[in-house]
Amino acid sequence: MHLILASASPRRRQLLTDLHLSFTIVPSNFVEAGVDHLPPREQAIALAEGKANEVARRTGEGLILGADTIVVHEGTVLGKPRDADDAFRTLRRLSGQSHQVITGLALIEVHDGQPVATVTGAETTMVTFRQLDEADIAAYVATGDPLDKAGAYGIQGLAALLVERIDGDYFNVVGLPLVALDRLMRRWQISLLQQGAAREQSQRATLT
Ligand SMILES: Cc1cn([C@H]2C[C@H](O)[C@@H](COP(=O)(O)OP(=O)(O)OP(=O)(O)O)O2)c(=O)[nH]c1=O
Repeated sequence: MHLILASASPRRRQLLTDLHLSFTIVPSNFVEAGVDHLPPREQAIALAEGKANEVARRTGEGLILGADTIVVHEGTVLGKPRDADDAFRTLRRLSGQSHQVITGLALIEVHDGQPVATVTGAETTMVTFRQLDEADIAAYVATGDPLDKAGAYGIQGLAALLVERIDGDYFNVVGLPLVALDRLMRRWQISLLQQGAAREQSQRATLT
């Protein structure tokens, strides 16, 4: 079954590429709204499902993957910052504190243009920031890196220097929990490890 990533996130694309998986990217036009009444984990799942659903409606065949990453501090969901000032405030709030990063996942199988099976899940990682001084926050915000990221940071870049400790799946923080995804794939008897390994071998064979 062909995998379709319903995401414009370059991080998610890179993670699947690094696993040597074959997939197509179809960014979702889903408008992220109307989930504030739900608990954080349910918000992340509902948004992931909304993204996958929107792509499913315009797909004939395939397995569609939607994902949504949120940052939660003391029960408050911190999405992407509105602007640089908002990013600065978010990072000052997270300084010296622990927060949760939750990524919701949704997989929808489409056959003959109809959704025939859906599975959802979510992964949580605890991240602890060191005490940040305002000059460091200002320097990081000035790079522009926080602006398209939940919680106003990207652990895979300069913000690695903000993180003192993590408890859980690192890839979940980057935007795609790979072990949790592999577990959801079992619904279709798919092992991502075996698929990636087979494709890696055939790619190597065509090179030699
Ligand atoms: C906390 C954190 C988030 N992020 C990113 C992952 C997500 O791309 C983004 C959260 O926004 P999302 O709404 O989850 O995803 P997106 O808008 O980038 O892409 P799409 O909706 O098309 O799938 O924040 C990092 O890259 N590194 C981090 O350390």
